[in-house]
Amino acid sequence: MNRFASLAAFEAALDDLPMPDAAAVAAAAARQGQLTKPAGSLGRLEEIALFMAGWQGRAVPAIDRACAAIFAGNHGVAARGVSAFPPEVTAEMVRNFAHGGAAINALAGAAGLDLKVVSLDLDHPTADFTVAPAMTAEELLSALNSGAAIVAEGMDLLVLGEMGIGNSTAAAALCARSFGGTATDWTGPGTGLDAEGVTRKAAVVAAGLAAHADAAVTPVETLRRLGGREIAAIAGAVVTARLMRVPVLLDGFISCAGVAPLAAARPAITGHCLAGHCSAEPGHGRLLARLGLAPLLRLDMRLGEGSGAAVAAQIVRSALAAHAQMATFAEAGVTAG
Ligand SMILES: Cc1cc2ncn([C@H]3O[C@H](COP(=O)(O)O)[C@@H](O)[C@H]3O)c2cc1C
Ligand SMILES: O=C(O)c1cccnc1
Repeated sequence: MNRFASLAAFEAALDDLPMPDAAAVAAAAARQGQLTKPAGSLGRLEEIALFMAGWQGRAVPAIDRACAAIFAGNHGVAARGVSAFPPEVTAEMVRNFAHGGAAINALAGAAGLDLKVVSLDLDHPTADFTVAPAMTAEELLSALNSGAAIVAEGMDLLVLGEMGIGNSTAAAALCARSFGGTATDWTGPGTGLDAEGVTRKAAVVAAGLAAHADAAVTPVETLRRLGGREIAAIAGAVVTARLMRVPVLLDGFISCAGVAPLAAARPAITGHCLAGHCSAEPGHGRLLARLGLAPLLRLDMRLGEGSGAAVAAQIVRSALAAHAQMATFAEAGVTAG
């Protein structure tokens, strides 16, 4: 069953976003105030506990069912030499995910996340967005629904990631279209282009922006024209998670770029999202600022695959462990300040 019957239904969902459970947040805040530590001394761990309480709707949130969903797609624009790697690496890495050999296999395992890899029509790359919209309306709707389908009732945390050679080019175009600025502002080395390569890539991004300059700037049109299947799936998963009150951990520049067209129209969409980390890709810091998200980690990672978010999931687990397991002043017989 498709969650979104039409692209209009997807956009309409953005107009009616659920908010966190205020009573659960208040109860969690009251508990934080009684735990045996100076008020505020666990810093952002305390904020994370309240955030999780609000979206899980309980004073003592927990992570029993956590999933990392990695979406894979291929990009027509990759034929323009915008990546340091060839497009066949997307499918090769999907095989590597299946055999357990990728970074995300190790990092999801370390963080106690179930890993789901979703390949989206890898044999049919999107159209090159410098000459045509990347996707038809049907292709976009299908990708959005593929993202929606991985969100399950009762998930305690959802980590989102992507794999798709060339997708940092699509991400740069989505950011510029959504938030303004030049192609150069949003374009970086991706898998490892040299300075000359980044200049060529920025020219491709600029050509894409010019080709679609007259189109309406709506979440759906921006994703359809400049996005990719895996990026749209992330957008579909983020909106569905919100409807089901599942908290989301976003990864790097590319997975956050999937949210950019939504946030440009409805800034509140990031309310149930945490930014796992700030990637070394230069546009990511600027993008996080536009999304209103402060990253949990800065580890100079620039991989994608959900890898930074998977590491950050361990921080979320730590926040919830302290929140749930610490004694109160009364329980421990410690004098409150
Ligand atoms: C072996 C390998 C594994 C990866 N895992 C994630 N990416 C990352 O690199 C790609 C984006 O960079 P660009 O736009 O420069 O192609 C995406 O697939 C992203 O997930 C990888 C890239 C490679 C080569
Ligand atoms: O920030 C990311 O997610 C990223 C950066 C470079 C290449 N792939 C992914």
